[in-house]
This record gives sequence, structure tokens and C-alpha cells, in this order.
Amino acid sequence: MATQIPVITIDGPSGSGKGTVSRLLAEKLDWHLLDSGAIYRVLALAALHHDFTVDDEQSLAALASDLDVKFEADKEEALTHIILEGEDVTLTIRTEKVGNMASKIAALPRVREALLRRQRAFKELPGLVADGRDMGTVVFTDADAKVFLTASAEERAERRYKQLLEKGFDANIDQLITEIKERDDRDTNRPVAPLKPADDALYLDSTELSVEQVLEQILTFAHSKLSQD
Ligand SMILES: Nc1ncnc2c1ncn2[C@@H]1O[C@H](COP(=O)(O)OP(=O)(O)OP(=O)(O)O)[C@@H](O)[C@H]1O
Ligand SMILES: Nc1ccn([C@H]2C[C@H](O)[C@@H](COP(=O)(O)O)O2)c(=O)n1
Repeated sequence: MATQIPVITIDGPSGSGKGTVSRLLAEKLDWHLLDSGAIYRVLALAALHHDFTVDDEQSLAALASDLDVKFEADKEEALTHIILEGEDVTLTIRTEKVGNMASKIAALPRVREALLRRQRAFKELPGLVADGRDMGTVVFTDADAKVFLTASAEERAERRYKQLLEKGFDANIDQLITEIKERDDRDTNRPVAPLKPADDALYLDSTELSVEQVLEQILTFAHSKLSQD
């Protein structure tokens, strides 16, 4: 009988905190981590480098299939270095320009299809924490515990504003609120793999919660689900 590899999925809109919480959860459990948004962001950056436009689905799907990207975990710095075609793009992919391009190309069915195998390959022992938009609904439908993490658009824009300033980027709060709402709208209303809670997901609104409170609630939920199996 094949060994079961446990998976916890955390989906949600931009700035809901899923990346932060997923990293902490993976560290605590000593499991692997998949930041699926980073894959879409890397692809977006590569598309910008190659001057591909969003309507060129064929070229974008080919780029997605052959994407030369490496994820190198750095435990000391508590981050994953992302190397695209030999260049460290860990910071570059975090701009709103790249995030918006990622959201646009993520609506293309052939691009999503081309990235499926790459994402599923992250499922390895002793376990995987996967964050994104469709981890629980499409990529890992048989996950042991699924979470949908959200927060108000205003709170998420405020978090993103602070985060961008800390990283040395320029930011404007009103523009961030507008962009977050546009991205929510695009990610939620696309026909393929839209952002939505899986039927069996824990729905968690973090607007009034600290990172520690969110982590605690998810850990309690995950432990109860994993002990049922
Ligand atoms: N519950 C929380 N309370 C306050 N700040 C938070 C909370 N959760 C996350 N943050 C902060 O909000 C910012 C955005 O969080 P994070 O990058 O984890 O969001 P995300 O959902 O992964 O966004 P994206 O999908 O765009 O990558 C970070 O600076 C993080 O420290
Ligand atoms: N599973 C995923 C992950 C990400 N995307 C798209 C949609 C997002 O707007 C964009 C950037 O993701 P982020 O880094 O902000 O989490 O990538 C998706 O469609 N599916």
C-alpha cells in the first residue's frame, strides 16, 4: 500500500496572510511548503521579460511548461530564494505590477494546466502545506485539512502597504485598495479554478485576528482533521 502524504491547503485572497501562516505552519510541522502564487508570479515576470502579452495563451502555456525556476529554502533567513533562469527574483516578483500580471495570466486554462504537475510534485513526505487560490478545490482535492483564509479588503491593503514599505518599495494605500479589489474580482470570477472556499474548508476571517491567533486556530483544526484519518 502506498504511504499517505498528508496535505494542508490554505487558500484565500491577496494579503489575507496565507503565505505568512503557511510558512509558520510548515516550520512548526517540519513539512514542505508550496507557495503556488510564487509560481504564477515567476511566470508573469518571465512573460514580462519575454514581452509576451496576456492574449498570447499559446506562448504563455509553453513558457509555463518549460519554466526554468528553482526554489531554494533558506532556513536561516526564513525564506525561500526563487531563482528564475539563474537570476534571484525573490524580491522582484513581489511587486504589485507582477502580482497583477500573475492574476491575469492565471485566468488562462492552458497556463493553469501546464502548471498542475509542477505544483503536485511538491507533495512529498513528511507532508505539505500548500497556499494559493485553488489548492483545496483543484490541485489537492484530497487534502487532509483545507482552510479558506480571508480578511476585509481594507485590512489586506493596510497589511500590504506596511509590507511594501518594509521591503523598500513605494506604495499608495488608495491605489492598493483599488488593486486588491480588482484582483479579488478577477481571481473570483474567472471561469477556471476561481478563488472560492472548498466545500469542506474551515472559513477563517482574520480581519480582527493576529498572525498567532490565526496559526493557533489552523493548528487546532488541522490536528483534529489529521487525527480522524
Ligand atoms: N493576521 C494578521 N494580522 C496582521 N498582519 C498580518 C496578518 N496576517 C498576515 N499579516 C501581514 O500581512 C502581510 C501580507 O501577508 P501575506 O504575504 O502572508 O499574505 P498573502 O495572503 O500570502 O498574500 P499574497 O497572496 O498576495 O501573497 C504580511 O506583511 C504579513 O506579515
Ligand atoms: N493557486 C494560485 C495561486 C496564485 N494564483 C494567481 C492569482 C493571484 O492574483 C496571483 C498571485 O498570487 P499571490 O502571490 O498573490 O498569492 O497568482 C492563482 O490563480 N492560483
